[in-house]
Amino acid sequence: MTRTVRIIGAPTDYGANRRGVDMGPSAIRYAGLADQLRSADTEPVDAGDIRAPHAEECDPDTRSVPTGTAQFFEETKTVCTQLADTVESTLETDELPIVLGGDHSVAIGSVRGSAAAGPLGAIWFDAHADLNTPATSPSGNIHGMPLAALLGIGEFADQSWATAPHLREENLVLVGLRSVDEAETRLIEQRDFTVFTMSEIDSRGITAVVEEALAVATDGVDEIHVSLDLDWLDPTEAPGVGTPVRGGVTYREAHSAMEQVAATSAVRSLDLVEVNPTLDQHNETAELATELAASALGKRIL
Ligand SMILES: NC(=[NH2+])NCCC[C@H](N)C(=O)O
Ligand SMILES: [Mn+2]
Ligand SMILES: [Mn+2]
Repeated sequence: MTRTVRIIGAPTDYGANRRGVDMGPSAIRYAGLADQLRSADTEPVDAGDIRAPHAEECDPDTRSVPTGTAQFFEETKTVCTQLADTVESTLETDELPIVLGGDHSVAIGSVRGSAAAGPLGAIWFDAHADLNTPATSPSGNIHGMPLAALLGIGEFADQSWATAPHLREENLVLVGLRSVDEAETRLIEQRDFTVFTMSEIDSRGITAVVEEALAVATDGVDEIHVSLDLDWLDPTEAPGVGTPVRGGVTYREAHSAMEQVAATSAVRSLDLVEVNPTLDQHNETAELATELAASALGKRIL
């Protein structure tokens, strides 16, 4: 049976410190996402974009956290609540939601909405750990906090709009890290999720690492969320991102990982985030995002 995939744009950029990632959903659509999804034997339906304010029309200091800095906290709460509802109702009709960011703060909404459908594992392909809280964040940008939010860490403990109780921490895996802040390092040591850095990919190879990551993510749960931050790839392959970090995975490693993801048939929902067309070259990062989405949903070379 052909799976219906619902494309949901979440055009935010207030979660990052560089403007322009709100144009990601358009760039990914123009790059041919629908055609790529058809070539993966799925039937795309485009739900358009959810409403998100521009950073310029908001007061960056609005926040309702007791300590620390989380810029555009109220806007994040409003947008992620709406996105979580959209993702949840998409799953109720048995469609697979693909959320187009936007900055990575949108994953608070997509994962929460996805986890509403029942126990969920997750794989976070990213250069960053996205585990900061308002008190530990060096930047105050919420795109560096979505995993802390979803797990209810620190100041997020009493923010029920942000937490995802059915996201199982023991089935959460971060892959490809190479830029980790001090407080994030401590959390990685203390908490129950699993982390694979780029060093592990260097020594063991992408296939072995992703195989183990998927085994952990699917151990005891039927389905996973895949969050693909395009800065996971090396900036030479994906220049159109706001927080590039050298030393990422190659084009072929990324495809290979997504093909392994598809082979599990366990994907409940997917994010494609952090594509910033104002920093891109000829939309190549958006095109890459469409190709990787197709691979993650089953497109094969032969
Ligand atoms: N989703 C991302 N690109 N996150 C980048 C986060 C960078 C840094 N760790 C911060 O918290 O500000
Ligand atoms: Mn990142
Ligand atoms: Mn990220």
